[in-house]
Amino acid sequence: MSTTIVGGGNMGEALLAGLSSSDVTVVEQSSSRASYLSSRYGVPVSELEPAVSKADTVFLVVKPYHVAALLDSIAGHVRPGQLIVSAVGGTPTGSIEARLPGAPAVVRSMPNLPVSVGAGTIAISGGRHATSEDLDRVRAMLAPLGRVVEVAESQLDAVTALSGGGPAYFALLAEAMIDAGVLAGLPRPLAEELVLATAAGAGRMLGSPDADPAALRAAVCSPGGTTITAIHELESRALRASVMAAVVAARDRSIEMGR
Ligand SMILES: NC(=O)C1=CN([C@@H]2O[C@H](COP(=O)(O)OP(=O)(O)OC[C@H]3O[C@@H](n4cnc5c(N)ncnc54)[C@H](O)[C@@H]3O)[C@@H](O)[C@H]2O)C=CC1
Ligand SMILES: O=C(O)[C@@H]1CCC=N1
Repeated sequence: MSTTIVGGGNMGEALLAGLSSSDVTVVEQSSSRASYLSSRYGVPVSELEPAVSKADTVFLVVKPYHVAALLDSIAGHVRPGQLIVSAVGGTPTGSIEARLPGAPAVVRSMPNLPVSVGAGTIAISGGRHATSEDLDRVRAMLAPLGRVVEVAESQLDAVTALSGGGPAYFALLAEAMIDAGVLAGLPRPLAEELVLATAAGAGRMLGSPDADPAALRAAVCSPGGTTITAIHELESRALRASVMAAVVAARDRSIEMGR
């Protein structure tokens, strides 16, 4: 089964890293970026039209404002039996189907960057012409990249806000904690080492099948101790309400981008 990834930016590269053992071709309009991907992953980089014509599966991994022009360019080169898998944020399957001929099998997906290390979270949803066999095919292809969850398309804007963007929120927290360590008097390299190891450790615990974030937090908070003092400070600055407002704003932005 041959796969073509159109768009080799942050997410295209992450998918490529995860899929690199398969038969993958990349299409990337920036020549410097294309050379980097080809030498780093040993994959062929091709022109758009032939790469789309020959592929069994075409991944669309461009920015939302580039997708209409891209679909117009490939409309004459797609064929029945091909699967179109979009990772384009905020772009409904209906607007992809409308720009392609026939009854294209379109699957909308929302991956996140940890797909590059096999620890991604990928939500998928089939368009009007995607069969359950098509969804099974996508699920099997993406399984090595992390957890694959099928959702209703109406849920994908919220999924985008939550797990699509989620790695950035954890990274922001890690950055803030590193600065906090410096503010508390630690040298920056030591603060970085401690925070990154703590993030990896907490991530591993939270990744176990019976993980319970509330129980983990409670287990760290000694009565009258240091951690509950820190959590009181965070809660008095409305950490939870801020996170909720941020995710809802991101969901609304995804909906707005799809209009
Ligand atoms: N970065 C992330 O964590 C995630 C991104 N996404 C989605 O993935 C898509 C891409 O995002 P990024 O990779 O972050 O953006 P990016 O800007 O890093 O990459 C897009 C790439 O597509 C290339 N490109 C644009 N039009 C092209 C065309 N016609 N032919 C070939 N190459 C073309 C650009 O040169 C660029 O390298 C977006 O729609 C985004 O919503 C989805 C989930 C997570
Ligand atoms: O920020 C964005 O629009 C994309 C979608 C999810 C993660 N990155």
